[in-house]
Amino acid sequence: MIRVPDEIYPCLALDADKLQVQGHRPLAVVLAMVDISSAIFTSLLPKFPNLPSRSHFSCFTAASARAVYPLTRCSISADPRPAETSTIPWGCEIESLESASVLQQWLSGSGLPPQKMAIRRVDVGERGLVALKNIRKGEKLLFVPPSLVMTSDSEWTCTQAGDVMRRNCVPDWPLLATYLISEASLMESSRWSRYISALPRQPYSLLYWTRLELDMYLVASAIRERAIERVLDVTGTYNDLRDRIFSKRPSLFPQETFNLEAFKWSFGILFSRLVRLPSMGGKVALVPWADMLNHSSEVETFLDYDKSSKGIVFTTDRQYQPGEQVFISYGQKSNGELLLSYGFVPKDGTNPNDSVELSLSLKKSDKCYKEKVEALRKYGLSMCQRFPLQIFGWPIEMMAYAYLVVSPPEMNQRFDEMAAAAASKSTAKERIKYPELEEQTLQYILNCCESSISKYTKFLEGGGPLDPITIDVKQVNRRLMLKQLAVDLCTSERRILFRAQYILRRRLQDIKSGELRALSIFNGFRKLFKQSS
Ligand SMILES: C[S@@+](CC[C@H](N)C(=O)[O-])C[C@H]1O[C@@H](n2cnc3c(N)ncnc32)[C@H](O)[C@@H]1O
Repeated sequence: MIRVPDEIYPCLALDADKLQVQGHRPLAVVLAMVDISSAIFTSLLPKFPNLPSRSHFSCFTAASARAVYPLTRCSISADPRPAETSTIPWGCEIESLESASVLQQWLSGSGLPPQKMAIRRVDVGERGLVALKNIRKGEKLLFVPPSLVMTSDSEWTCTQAGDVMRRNCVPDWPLLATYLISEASLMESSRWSRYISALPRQPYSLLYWTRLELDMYLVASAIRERAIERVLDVTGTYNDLRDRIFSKRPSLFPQETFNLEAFKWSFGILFSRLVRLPSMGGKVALVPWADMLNHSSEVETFLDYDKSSKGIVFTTDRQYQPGEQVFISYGQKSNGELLLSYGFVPKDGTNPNDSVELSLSLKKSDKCYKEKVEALRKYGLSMCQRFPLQIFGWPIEMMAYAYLVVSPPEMNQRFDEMAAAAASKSTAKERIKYPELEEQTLQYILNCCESSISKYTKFLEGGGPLDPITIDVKQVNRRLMLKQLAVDLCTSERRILFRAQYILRRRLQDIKSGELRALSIFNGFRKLFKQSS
């Protein structure tokens, strides 16, 4: 059964979107949107505003239309530390096969049926699941029983800690993050010890980039800001849990174990491995074994609970030969989102869901600045918005926002409908269009694209911030790796901007040549009338 790919790892999709909302809010609040338990948890934390609904792409069909993103302004002090070195005492090096084979043995002895795949070192994704036999297209694989799945309902080895967390109605994500740390700290006494030992000690994700590294390498990309927000959200969530729960029960939640470093790890694991299971009512879960599958943008299949076999499965959408790595989809994510949550960037041009965020903003010098801001606010938008551009086109919301930016004072009666359309809250059946503004609007979007392109070009041509000098070999290697990821991301994002630039220039040329044609016809008529009179 193949489902809408957004529903694989969709918590990550949801989360990624929710982390966009203005200002810093603890992740606990963010995640509260994901579950029912949020309603209770909101008594603990401020309410989280609703997001605008999904957008539609205008000129070309786009598979993964996404919400319009309000720009956020974060203030976070620059972190001068050179690189993150994890002090987490559990987990393994990401490429460790030894702990993976212990995991496999434990799972087999705990109810995982015989498998057609095994964990191997792979070219894409360090460790992955590789076919041992021929696998047919349409075949169901895995069958991980619910008893081997970690959810918010899982029993705590330290039952008292679990009771305290549940009494405080902590939502699923922070609850699972705390659960993971609690079980990890109990080492061999936890039933999950084999699983936790096979989890990476330092999951790949932007959570582990320092502020300095984000500023140096992602200066051109909007993903930098999302990574900063995410770090702030994780920190905020940890601080909330510490102040409201851990500090009151230090014997159950000692600071040496339940600290920010541990939460960064556990959230890093959740961001890169948690799945939502649609057939289990959207429950979020860590699924050992299944979470050894790597992502490919070329497949569309994802994990779900299968009622007939009573296990977590996925259905292949292609055949595999023995020795081939088997992939699933983590959802229709852009390269930036994949880097943000999973720490990798697919090869340029291979991700059909790739997109880049373009910022549009009202000019303070606009004669109608106040009225326009008011109209935008009415629909939950701000004077600065980010919109996703895809290789196939851009959302109609972006066009509506740009109409508003360029519209003159005499069009003030239209500001409301433009803002509504920009927030996808238009009641009009037809898409709004203002032919008199078309040229100016396209020119404005083109200018935004070109200014964004120049930032990418500056970074890619070595004109970005300079790396501080270091002679530490580990540090040099880390920088090389991060820089390569950033170069890959920026190359793919700039490619989409180049495409948009090309389309916009063509359209503007067409408009101009249309105008010229109309003018010459008009002149022709004028001459004719002059001759005949
Ligand atoms: C759900 S885990 C998959 C198992 C993981 N490879 C492991 O060894 O534990 C997700 C992580 O796998 C890696 N990964 C998944 N798909 C990848 C891909 N297409 N390219 C590179 N790395 C990938 C990333 O490190 C990501 O954070």
